[in-house]
Amino acid sequence: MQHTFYKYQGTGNDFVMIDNRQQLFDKNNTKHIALLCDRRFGIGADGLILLENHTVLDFKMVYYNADGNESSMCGNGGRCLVAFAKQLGIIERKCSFEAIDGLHHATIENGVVNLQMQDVAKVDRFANHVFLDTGSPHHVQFESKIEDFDIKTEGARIRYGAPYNHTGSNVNFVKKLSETNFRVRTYERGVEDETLSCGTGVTAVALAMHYIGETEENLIKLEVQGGQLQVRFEVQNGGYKNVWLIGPAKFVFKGEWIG
Ligand SMILES: N[C@@H](CCC[C@H](N)C(=O)O)C(=O)O
Repeated sequence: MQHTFYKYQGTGNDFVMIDNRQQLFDKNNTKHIALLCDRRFGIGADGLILLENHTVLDFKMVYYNADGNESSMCGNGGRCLVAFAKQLGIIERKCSFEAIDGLHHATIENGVVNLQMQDVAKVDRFANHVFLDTGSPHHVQFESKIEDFDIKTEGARIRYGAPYNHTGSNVNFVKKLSETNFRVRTYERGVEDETLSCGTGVTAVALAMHYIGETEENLIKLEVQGGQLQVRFEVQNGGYKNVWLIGPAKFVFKGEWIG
């Protein structure tokens, strides 16, 4: 049987997208999902996303990491899914969808997707890092030598170490460039390597930098390996609301696999 897939990327965070409105995709075959994401034996991607029907909203997002396991929210994947829904003719310029972390609103114009992320009620500040959940768990710490830093080795050490252990956390290394601009490199759980961009990661960095007083701005530019993203937000009772992740989402190619 032939199956159609679409490949998308958002600032270099890349995804296999599948229209699963007919429920034909085998969601429990972890090895098969990992194979489709494999860069040598498969299509190659940081994750795989299913677009499914929703009873009241425009669609539903189901996200798997490259290791084949369903995981928590993917911000760049959500942005790409909005572009995919537009390509499929499901939406035009505005939409609402459900993901594992709840309801999301989004707009798309000229290939740029504005995606509303969950409110963040709690930010934990430690001596050398900040931890918060922006739909996915994120450890944020400064790294002055960010360009030469071994993200994979150090990211894995933190991700697998205490207090995260088996459950893990994504790990973001940050360098402040100015009051409004921060450089970010992210080690992603479930990819178990550095990715070129992480949407929930840059959201976490923007909020963390505001929380610890590194910036008083509420529109932050994040420079990642694959381009630039923006995050804007409002402060609410020591937490954050109206959090938006903004950036490009691009269709790369379409293909078929036999299975
Ligand atoms: N690339 C994503 C994050 C995907 C989830 C993450 N790997 C996890 O399992 O926590 C993003 O853009 O947010």
